[in-house]
Amino acid sequence: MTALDAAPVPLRRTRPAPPVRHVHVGLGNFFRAHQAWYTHRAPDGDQWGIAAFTGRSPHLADALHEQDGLFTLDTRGADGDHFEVITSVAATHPARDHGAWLRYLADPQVVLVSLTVTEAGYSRGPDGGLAGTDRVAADLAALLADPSALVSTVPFRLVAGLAARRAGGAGPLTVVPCDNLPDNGAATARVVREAARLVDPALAGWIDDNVSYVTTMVDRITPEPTDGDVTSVAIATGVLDSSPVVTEPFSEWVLSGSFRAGRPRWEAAGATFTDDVRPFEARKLGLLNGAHSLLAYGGLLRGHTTVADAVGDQVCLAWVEQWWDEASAHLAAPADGIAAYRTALLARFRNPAIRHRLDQIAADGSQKLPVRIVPTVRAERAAGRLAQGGARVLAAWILHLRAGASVTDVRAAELVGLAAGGLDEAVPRVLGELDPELAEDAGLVAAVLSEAGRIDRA
Ligand SMILES: NC(=O)c1ccc[n+]([C@@H]2O[C@H](COP(=O)([O-])OP(=O)(O)OC[C@H]3O[C@@H](n4cnc5c(N)ncnc54)[C@H](O)[C@@H]3O)[C@@H](O)[C@H]2O)c1
Ligand SMILES: O=P(O)(O)OC[C@@H](O)[C@@H](O)[C@H](O)[C@H](O)CO
Repeated sequence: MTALDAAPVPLRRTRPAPPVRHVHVGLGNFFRAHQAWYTHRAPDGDQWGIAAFTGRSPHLADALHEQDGLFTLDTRGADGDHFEVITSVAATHPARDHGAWLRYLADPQVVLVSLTVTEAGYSRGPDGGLAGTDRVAADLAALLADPSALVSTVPFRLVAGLAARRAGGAGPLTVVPCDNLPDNGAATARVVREAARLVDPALAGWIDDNVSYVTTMVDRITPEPTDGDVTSVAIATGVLDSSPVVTEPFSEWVLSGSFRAGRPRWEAAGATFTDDVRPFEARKLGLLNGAHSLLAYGGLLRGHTTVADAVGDQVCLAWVEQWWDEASAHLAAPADGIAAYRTALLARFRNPAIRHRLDQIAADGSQKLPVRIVPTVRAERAAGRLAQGGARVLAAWILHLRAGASVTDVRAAELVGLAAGGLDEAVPRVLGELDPELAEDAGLVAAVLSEAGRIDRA
C-alpha cells in the first residue's frame, strides 16, 4: 500500500511560523536544501525564521506562499529516500515585492541577509568591480530619483535595503553570500560599496561601519526538481507538496567572519566555522565545480544528459581524472585528503538517484570558468607546464558556444558571435574574454585548438 491510497493531505502549518530575523535573496532549490535546512536543524532554529525573496521570477514565492513556506526535502542516498518537511522559511516574496524587502531591512529584529543569486547575480565586471551594464545604470538612476524605487540588481537591492535600515536606525547586520564565488564575502562587499558610493557617499560610510560580510564555501548537489518528483513525494509521504526539493545526503557549509548581531547555531547542525575558508573553497571550486563544468561541456558534446551518465562514460571519466591531477597539484590540502575527496566526489557524481542535468551546469560559463578552470591553467603555466586537461575544458566550452542555439549565458549573444567563424581565430577571441593573457599565450591557444579537434573525434 502507498500513502496515496488515501487522498493526499495539503501541506500547511499547524504551529505558528518562526519570527523573521533572517532575509534571503534567491529563493531557489539550493537555498532550500542548504541554508534553510541548516536553520531547520539548528537547536535555536525556531527563533530564526527566514523571509525568502526570489531573484526574479515570482513562481516559487507564490507556490510556497500557498503552503505557508513549508516544503519537503527529499534526500536521496544509497539507502533510498529520506523525507523531511522544512519549517524555517516563515514567509516568501517575489522580487517585485520591494516594499516588503525595505520593511524587513528596516526592522531591528532582522540581522542576517543571505544570498544564492548565481555567479552572474553579483553584477561584477571582469575586474570584480561593479559592472557597467544597462541594468546597473537603470538601478542607479532609479535610486537617485527615489530611494524606494524598485531596483533589480543584487548590489542595488542591498543598497536600497541598507538605506532603509540606516533611516530606520535598525543597527548592524551581516550579509552571508552562498554562491560559488571565491572569497564571496569580499566580492559582495566590493560591489555593494561601489553601488552605495554612487548613490550616497555618506550611506557607503554607514554601510562600512555597520555591515559585515561573511565568506562561505557551500556544497550540496541539488538539481532542478521535475514534475515526477512532485508525484513521487506525494506517493511516498501522502502529502501534496507542489514544490519539493531533491538533494544528496552530503552537505558542507564552511563560514568565516564576524556576525554583527547574532546568528542561528548552525554549527550544531553541521556547519564549520573557521578563520580561513580559502583552502576549502579552492578544493571545491577546482575539483567539484571544475569537473562539473568539464562534464557539462564535454558530456553534452558526447550526447549525455546528466552528470551520472557522463561520468559513466570512460572517455569523460579519463578527462575528469586528468583535470583533477592538474588541479590537485595546486591545492594546499594534504595528498591523502585530496585522494579521499576525489574518491568521495566520484561516488557523489555517480549517485543514480540524482539527475543533475548537464545543461543546468553549463549555464553562465563566462562567469564560472574564470573561477573554476582558469586559476589552474594559470598555475600550471607558472609551473612551466601546459594544462592539457584545462585546455580541454576551454575547448569544450568554445565548441559548446559554437553550437549557438542552446547557450544560456549572461553574455550569450556576444560570446556566440565571438566563437563563430574559423576555429583558429575564434579560440583566441573567446579566450581573450576570459583573460587577455590567455589569448596571447601561443602554446595554450595551440593546445586548446588541438583539444577541440580531439573532442570532435573522440
Ligand atoms: N544547485 C546546487 O547544487 C548548488 C550548490 C552550491 C551552490 N549553489 C549556488 O546557488 C546558486 C543557485 O542555485 P539553485 O540551484 O538554487 O538555482 P535556482 O534556479 O533554483 O534558484 C536561483 C535563484 O537565483 C535567482 N537568480 C538567478 N539569476 C539571478 C540574477 N541575475 N540576479 C538575481 N537573482 C538571480 C533566481 O531568481 C532564483 O531565485 C547557484 O548559482 C550557485 O551559485 C548551487
Ligand atoms: O550552481 P552553479 O550553476 O553555480 O553550478 C552548477 C554546479 O556545478 C553546482 O551547482 C554544484 O552542484 C554545487 O556547487 C555542488 O555543491
